[in-house]
Amino acid sequence: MGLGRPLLEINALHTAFRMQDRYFDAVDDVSFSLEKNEILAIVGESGCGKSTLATTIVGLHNKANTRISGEIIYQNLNLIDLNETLYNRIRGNDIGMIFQDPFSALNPLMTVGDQIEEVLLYHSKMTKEERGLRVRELLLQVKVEDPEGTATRYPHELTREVLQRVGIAVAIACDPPIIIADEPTTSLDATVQAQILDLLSELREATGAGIILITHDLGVVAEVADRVAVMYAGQIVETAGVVDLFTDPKHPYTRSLLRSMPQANGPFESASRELYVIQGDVPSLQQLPKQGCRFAGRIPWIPFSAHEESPKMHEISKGHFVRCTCHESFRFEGESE
Ligand SMILES: Nc1ncnc2c1ncn2[C@@H]1O[C@H](COP(=O)(O)OP(=O)(O)OP(=O)(O)O)[C@@H](O)[C@H]1O
Repeated sequence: MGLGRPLLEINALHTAFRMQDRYFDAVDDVSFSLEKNEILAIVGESGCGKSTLATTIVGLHNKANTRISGEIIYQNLNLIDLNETLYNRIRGNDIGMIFQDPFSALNPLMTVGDQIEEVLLYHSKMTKEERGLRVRELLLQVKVEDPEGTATRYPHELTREVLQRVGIAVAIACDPPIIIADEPTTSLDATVQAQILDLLSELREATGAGIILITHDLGVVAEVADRVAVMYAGQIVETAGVVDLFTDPKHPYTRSLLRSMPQANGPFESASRELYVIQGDVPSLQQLPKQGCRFAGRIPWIPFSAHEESPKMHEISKGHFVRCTCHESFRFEGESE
């Protein structure tokens, strides 16, 4: 890595899916960087492009029907230029991915111990004995009870909680400097959610990895993130440090998401009030407006003149960026100026 360069740098990334011979951008001009030892949360409603962004970074798209452009710079390489063989070396070794549904991410026909060992077999020169020891060490690290017994089990014999811990062990087997966790706690109950988030924080402490945490849940963000990128309709609309984002949110979308948070008195808010409902839906890829602020249709009481024609990211304070100028005059319906 070049001196002073972030761990991962994403510049003007576009991921477009082909539908009936036309390409539609699910990730549209996304730029951000990830530093060592930080947890960057990417937050947004379902359909905003978060998973597409994650799977683009780990190179999981089929080039036959997906068009990717821009830069994903890791160790002076643009990952989007890599062929499958080279990407396979990076995936698992340099970038570990934790999926939302551990059951479908694991092979039902292999014991979980063998699945963790498979990653080591592919990426390391460890002997069989060393791999066995490492599997045990990893299962201990992710706090699975009875690591030896668990290693011999098949996925269907384990609970979701244990499976997600195994999924994390697979992702961190080779000590990757980058971990991408896509909704890692969504399918788990609240107590386990908190434990898995603690585990991610501990991993970051122990390894100094940079973690991209994808979630629709601002409670999760408040719990563990250092920095946040808010994504809407394929674009990042606001990035800020976590305290800044919760105490001084700017973009109307961020403010609306915060207002619709189930527990309004989370760590950064004191007053509770009625939950807010954001009008309408995230537009489908075919319905994305070609020009103007993509959130305009969901805040129709704000005049079009308040939006930029081609919204750009503006740095409004150090490290706090907002897309479009509409935040300057935005207020909720019925809210006094
Ligand atoms: N393979 C695909 N082909 C066509 N469109 C797709 C494909 N995958 C995703 N999309 C579309 O891309 C947009 C972004 O989807 P994506 O799954 O990345 O969003 P998300 O924010 O991760 O939502 P969720 O949390 O529901 O997964 C959506 O409009 C979705 O319908």
